[in-house]
Amino acid sequence: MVDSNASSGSPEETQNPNPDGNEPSESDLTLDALTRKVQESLSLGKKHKFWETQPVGQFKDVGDSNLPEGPIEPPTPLSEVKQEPYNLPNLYEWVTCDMDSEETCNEVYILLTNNYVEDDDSMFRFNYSKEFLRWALRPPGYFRSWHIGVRVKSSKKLVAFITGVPARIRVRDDIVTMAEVNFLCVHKKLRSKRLAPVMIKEVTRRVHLENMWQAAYTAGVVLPTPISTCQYWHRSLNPKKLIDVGFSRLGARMTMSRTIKLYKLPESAVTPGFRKMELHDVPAVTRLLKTYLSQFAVAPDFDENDVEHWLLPKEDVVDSYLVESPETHEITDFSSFYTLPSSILGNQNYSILKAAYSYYNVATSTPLLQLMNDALIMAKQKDYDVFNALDVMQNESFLKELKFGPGDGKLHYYLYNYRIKQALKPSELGLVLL
Ligand SMILES: CCCCCCCCCCCCCC(=O)SCCNC(=O)CCNC(=O)[C@H](O)C(C)(C)COP(=O)(O)OP(=O)(O)OC[C@H]1O[C@@H](n2cnc3c(N)ncnc32)[C@H](O)[C@@H]1OP(=O)(O)O
Repeated sequence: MVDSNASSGSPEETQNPNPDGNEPSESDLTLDALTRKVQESLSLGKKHKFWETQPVGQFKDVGDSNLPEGPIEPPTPLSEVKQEPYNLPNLYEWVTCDMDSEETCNEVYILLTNNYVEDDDSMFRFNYSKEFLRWALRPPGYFRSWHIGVRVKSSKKLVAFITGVPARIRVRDDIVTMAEVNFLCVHKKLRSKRLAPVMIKEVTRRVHLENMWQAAYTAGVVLPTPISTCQYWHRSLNPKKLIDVGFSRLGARMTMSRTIKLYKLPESAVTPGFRKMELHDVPAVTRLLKTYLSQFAVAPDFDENDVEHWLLPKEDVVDSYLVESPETHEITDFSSFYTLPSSILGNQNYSILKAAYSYYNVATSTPLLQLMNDALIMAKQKDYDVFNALDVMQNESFLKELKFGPGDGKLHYYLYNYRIKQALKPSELGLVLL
């Protein structure tokens, strides 16, 4: 059974719905697992030799209300930013990965497919597609120099990777240009050799060279110090497969046919005017999102270019739908999800779990519950096996009712060089990282 603390929100973190009634029930494992982790990190005095040296909230400062919100360190003059890359062990060399190159993109894809985030039981591993990686890594204003690889000098084999992309993130009233750091990966054979801190320092250096001094990232592991801790919820679309591959369990007193019936959805969306987003919708969607995201403590500051990049539908990468009022033609509601399959490890019958991840949703006229149900219907229509959502934004309001079940892993959100006085509730977060 799946039980883990994978990163970046894998479905792999799940203990899926437990439908012994009509509603999935809360998993106790969740709290236990979290308590264990926090104890490991705090009470048992786990040292973070690297993170203790970084400008991030430190555990010892938690609850210290004298420390101000905002940047922890001021920017250094650009002339003082180290000009040369950090030293790597002698056998390895830095490379900048050109994601436009089919060959490089393929190498990155293979490294991640074989070595990226897994659940604790090694049943599932994220399988980001090449198209997804290109999308995730080339938003407006991206820097190729922030797509960093490590190769073995002799063979040129790619063995580690880390990336940043620029983003404007609003933290309360401040809009901060930051790096969103993601896809940190070290080949399984090179683990625990302190390569990750060097990679993080190198991406930091390259971000500094662009005169940016803050970053946002998520991880399944507890590090100093989360600004918020969220939970993944999972909505079965193909319960039989999910049970067959060990993603979820048949609930007590449930038969397979009752379970299939429980998760059945209508064939097509029910909201009048519900349709796929198109290019000409970008201005209206941007307005809708701007207004909606302004209520959260931390959220992206999207302009039209960002919306076109991040939210215009791209097959098997990102899906976006909206509601256009049949009478006024006004765009009143919006819903989106991205596609992140996982490899199913060591199963005779299945090799891929097709998962949709809730992205940004705005409901102003249609009830959010109905809008999300239509999103589930679209995902089912497109043959996804599961629909995942974090408890961020207003998601809590529909999760239980739409038969999502809580996963048993957590996703921690972090800011680098930006202090938040008090941890945020997931519902105060308006940010979804990939
Ligand atoms: C201004 C700009 C700033 C830009 C930078 C902002 C910060 C960005 C931060 C990165 C955001 C990434 C967001 C994502 O991509 S989250 C996804 C992370 N990737 C995976 O989980 C894939 C599978 N795992 C691996 O590839 C390796 O286990 C990794 C590479 C994760 C660690 O390699 P390894 O297992 O061989 O360990 P080590 O001996 O080299 O190093 C051990 C040190 O590394 C710290 N560690 C372990 N995992 C993480 C983690 N997920 N975030 C940050 N730090 C992490 C750990 O606490 C310890 O430090 P300390 O506890 O002793 O202090």
